[in-house]
Formats: sequence, C-alpha cells, structure tokens
Amino acid sequence: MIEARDVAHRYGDVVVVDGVDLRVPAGGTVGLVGPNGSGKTTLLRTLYGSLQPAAGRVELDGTDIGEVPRKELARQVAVVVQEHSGDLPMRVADLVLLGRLPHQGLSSRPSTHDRDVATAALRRVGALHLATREYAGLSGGEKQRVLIARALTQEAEHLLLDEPTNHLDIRYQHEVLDLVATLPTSVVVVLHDLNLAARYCDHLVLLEAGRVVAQGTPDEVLVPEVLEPVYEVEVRRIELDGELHLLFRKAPTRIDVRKSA
Ligand SMILES: Nc1ncnc2c1ncn2[C@@H]1O[C@H](COP(=O)(O)OP(=O)(O)OP(=O)(O)O)[C@@H](O)[C@H]1O
Repeated sequence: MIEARDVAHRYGDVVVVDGVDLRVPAGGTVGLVGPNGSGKTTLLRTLYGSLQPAAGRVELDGTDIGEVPRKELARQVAVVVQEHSGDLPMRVADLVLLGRLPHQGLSSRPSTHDRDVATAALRRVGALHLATREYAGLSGGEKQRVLIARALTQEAEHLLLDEPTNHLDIRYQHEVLDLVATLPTSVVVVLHDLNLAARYCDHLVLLEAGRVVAQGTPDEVLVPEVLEPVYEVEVRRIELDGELHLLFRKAPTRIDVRKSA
C-alpha cells in the first residue's frame, strides 16, 4: 500500500503541496483531480519517490519510500508520465521490453517470458501492430499507449499515471482507463476530465493550491457545491443509465475587466 502522511512540498519559498494525507489501498483506483497548478503532478512525484517531500512521509508497504532500493522500487511501482522521449531511436517492441529490466539480472538478456509479457501488454493497449515501428515516428496517442504497455510490462503492484488520457481519442480514453481500473494493481491517476474520474476511480482527491479540499468517492466529491468554487464554473450533475455525469458552463462574469479599464 502507498500511504502519504501530511506530505508537503515547496519550490523555493512557494508551497505547492500542503499537508496531504492519502492512502492507496491494494487494488484501489485513486484519482488526483484539481485545476491547473494545484499540485497534482508534484504530489504524484512524491508518491513514486522521484521527489523527496519537504515535510511528511510517503510509505510503500510501511517503509519510507526514500529508503526502498531503486530496483525494488521499480519492481513495485510503475509510472506513466508525460515523457519527452520522442526522439528515442528505438523500436516499440524494444522500448516496451525495457519494462522487464527490474526483473532481470545485470547481464541477462530478455527471456521468452519477458517477450511474452511485453507482447501481451502491447496487445492489451491495442498497440501490438506498432511493435516493429520506430517509437519516434508514432502519433501522440500511439506513444501514450506504448508507454502504458511498458508500465504494464513491469508487472508492478502499483501503477501511477500522470494524465494518461492526454492525446488519446475518446475510444482509447475509455479503453485505457477501463483497463487500468480493472487491473489487480493499485492505481493513482492524475486526471483533468472529471467525467472520466467519476467513471473509473473509486476514490478521488481534489486539490486546490496544494491542499486537499475534498476526498472521498466520486459521488461525494463531484458535487456542485464542492466543484464550483474550485473551478469557477457552473456545474450540473445528472445521472444517465445509473452513471454520474457532469455538465459545465462558464460561470457568469462578475466584473468585466475590459469594460472597466
Ligand atoms: N520545477 C519547478 N520549479 C518551480 N515551480 C514548479 C516546478 N514544478 C512545478 N512548479 C509549480 O508548482 C505548482 C504545482 O505544479 P504541478 O505541476 O504539481 O500542478 P498540476 O496540478 O499538476 O498542474 P497541471 O494541471 O497544470 O498539470 C505550479 O504553480 C507550478 O508552477
């Protein structure tokens, strides 16, 4: 289990994550939501040990994450982040196989099992047909699916994703999140789309200026009284075929700055 206790982070003097408590239960899917700059990515980075919190503690199964050896961490935690690896001169199949590195000895080559796991992961994200392509030549959505396949290939117990639906068309937004949410792994996912968060997460953490303003089930968090002051839009909530959906409308402008200038 990943657990954050009173975690804070600052850049210089600016506090961007402030006193966050969070538990990611085994098999659970936790969504981090909130406006631009609210601290989602920074919090996620503390959860996978790429940032040391300025205060508080992140634990992986009871051990401070900073004390977990790197290779062990890579076996337990897989991460999908926005990468700028577009120029990697590498075939898709080889890139996905890199996900097996934490399971291999220093000098060992990928086994048949490693290749089977990588192939199965590519198939699961609908990207097996891309296996022989150069990664750099893929579209944004194809790259995203390949990076998710690499994370699945890691077969880690925890999967952390930063805006994985970025670049994906509607079909793959749903397919990828459905896949992620039904994995036996515990998942933390940063999402901007609150309707996707409602559909695929079982617990949401809503951040505003680095602080948790609400956390709970989508039904508890995704209510107009909570969302409207945070996002400054009008929110309507409807139920369609038993599922929660949100509709958004620009909030009425209180002061027209251009007119008063
Ligand atoms: N390396 C950095 N140095 C200084 N400030 C940073 C750095 N990285 C992030 N910040 C600032 O920290 C705050 C939180 O950023 P973060 O990326 O965590 O927010 P976010 O909620 O993920 O945003 P978005 O939805 O726009 O991706 C922002 O104000 C951002 O400008």
